[in-house]
Amino acid sequence: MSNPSLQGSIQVPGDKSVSHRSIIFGAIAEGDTHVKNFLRSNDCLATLQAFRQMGVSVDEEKGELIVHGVGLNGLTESSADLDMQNSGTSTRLLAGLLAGQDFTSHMVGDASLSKRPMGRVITPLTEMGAELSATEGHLPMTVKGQPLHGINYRLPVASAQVKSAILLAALTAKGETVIEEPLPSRDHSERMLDLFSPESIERTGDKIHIRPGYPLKGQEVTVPSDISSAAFFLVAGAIVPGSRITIESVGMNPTRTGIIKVLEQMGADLTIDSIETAGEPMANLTIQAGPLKPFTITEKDIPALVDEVPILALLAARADGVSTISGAAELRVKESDRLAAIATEFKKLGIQIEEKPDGLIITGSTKPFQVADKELESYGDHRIAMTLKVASLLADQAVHIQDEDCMAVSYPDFTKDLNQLLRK
Ligand SMILES: O=C(O)C1=C[C@@H](OP(=O)(O)O)[C@@H](O)[C@H](O)C1
Ligand SMILES: C=C(OP(=O)(O)O)C(=O)O
Repeated sequence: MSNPSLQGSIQVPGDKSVSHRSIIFGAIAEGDTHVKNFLRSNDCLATLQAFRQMGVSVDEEKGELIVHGVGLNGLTESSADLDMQNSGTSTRLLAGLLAGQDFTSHMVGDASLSKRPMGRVITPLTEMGAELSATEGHLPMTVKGQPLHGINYRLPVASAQVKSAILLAALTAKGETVIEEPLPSRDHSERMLDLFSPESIERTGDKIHIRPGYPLKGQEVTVPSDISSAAFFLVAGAIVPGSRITIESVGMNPTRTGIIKVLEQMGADLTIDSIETAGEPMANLTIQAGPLKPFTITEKDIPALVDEVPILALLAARADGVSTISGAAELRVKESDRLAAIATEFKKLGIQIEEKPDGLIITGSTKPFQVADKELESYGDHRIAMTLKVASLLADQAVHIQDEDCMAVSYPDFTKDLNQLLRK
C-alpha cells in the first residue's frame, strides 16, 4: 500500500467540554447566552436535549446557539428520563446541578455509560445533603432534589467532572463550598462561572471557593476548537511521512495542553501561533512530520492529556525508542477500558506494546505496521476509533474498524476531514 501524506489547513469542531458548559451555564443564567462554534456531537446534543426537557428553550440562528436562560431556580421537572447516552460529562455535571433543585430527575445512559463509576460524584454530593440513588454506583440514577449545604472537599482523583459537579451543586447550596484537587484538572467550569457570575467564585492557590446567592448573567461564548480533536491531526501530521498541516483556532487552555508538551519533548516540528482572545486562549498549530524521540508520561502529566492517551500511544509507536505511560489507571473507566483496548488493537497492527495496570510501554519503529489481524475493534469508543483510523494510514494492508460511527460522540465528520487532508 502506498501511504499518502497530509497537507493543508483544517479547523476541527468546537471543544466538547466548553460546549457542554455553555449550555449548562447558559440555562441557569438570567437572560440569553449566545454560543458560537457549539459542538453538535452526540454528547453535547444529549446535554442540550436534557435542558430542553427541563423547560429551557434553545434556538439556532446563523449557526449560533441562543440559550434562553431560566435562572438557577427556573428549571422544571422532566416528565421523561434524561438520556445521557454515552456522555460522562453530561451525567456527572447534571447530577451536581440537579441535586439542589426542588424536583426529582431520572438519568439513564447507554451500555458503556451504565458501566462507568458514579460513586465519585455521589460521595461528595451526599455530603452536601443530596439524595442520589444509583444502581450499585452506576446509572440508572435518581436525583431527588434536596436543600444542600456547602462543604470543604478534597478530590481523591483529579477529575474535572467531579469538581464541576460540586461547583454546580454549590451554587444552589447554603454557605460557601471549598474544593481542592490533588492535581489541576481542566478549569473550564471555573472560567465560565467567573464570566457568568464573578462574585460566585474565587481561586486562592489550589483552592476554589464557591459562594452561592449571586445570579448568573447570560453571556457571549466563543467555543475554541477542541484540542482533543486536534490531537488526532497533530499526531497524523507528525507521523505520516511528508506531511505538513495547520490546525486553526485550537483551544490552548493550559490545563489541556499536555500533548503540546509531549510533542516538544519528542522534538517534533511544531509551530504555535497564538491568537489574541478575551476568553479561552487559542492558537494556530502547524506540524510537520520528522524524527521523534520517545517520551515518558507519569501521573502528574495525565490530567492535561487524559483524553489524548490513545493517540499519544500511536505517536509513541513511531518514535525512536521505548516510551512509557504510567499513572493512567483512570483510562480504564472511560467509554471503554482504553488501556486494554489500545494494547489489544495495537498488537493486531504489529505494534510492540505492553499493558501495565496503570499504563503502557510502547516500543517505536518507523517501518509500516505489519498487520496481523485486519479486523479492528473500536469498543464503541470514539477516541479508540479515531486512533485506529489514523493508525490505518501507516498499515501495510487495509484494515476494517468495527463500529466506526461512534466517532459522532465527539467528532461526527472526522473521516471526511481526514480524507480532505490526504494527498497521494
Ligand atoms: O469535565 C470534562 O469536560 C471532562 C473531564 C475529563 O474526565 P474526568 O473528569 O473523569 O477526568 C475528560 O476525560 C472528559 O472527556 C471531559
Ligand atoms: C472521557 C470522555 O468523555 P466523557 O467522560 O464525557 O464521556 C472523552 O471524551 O474522551
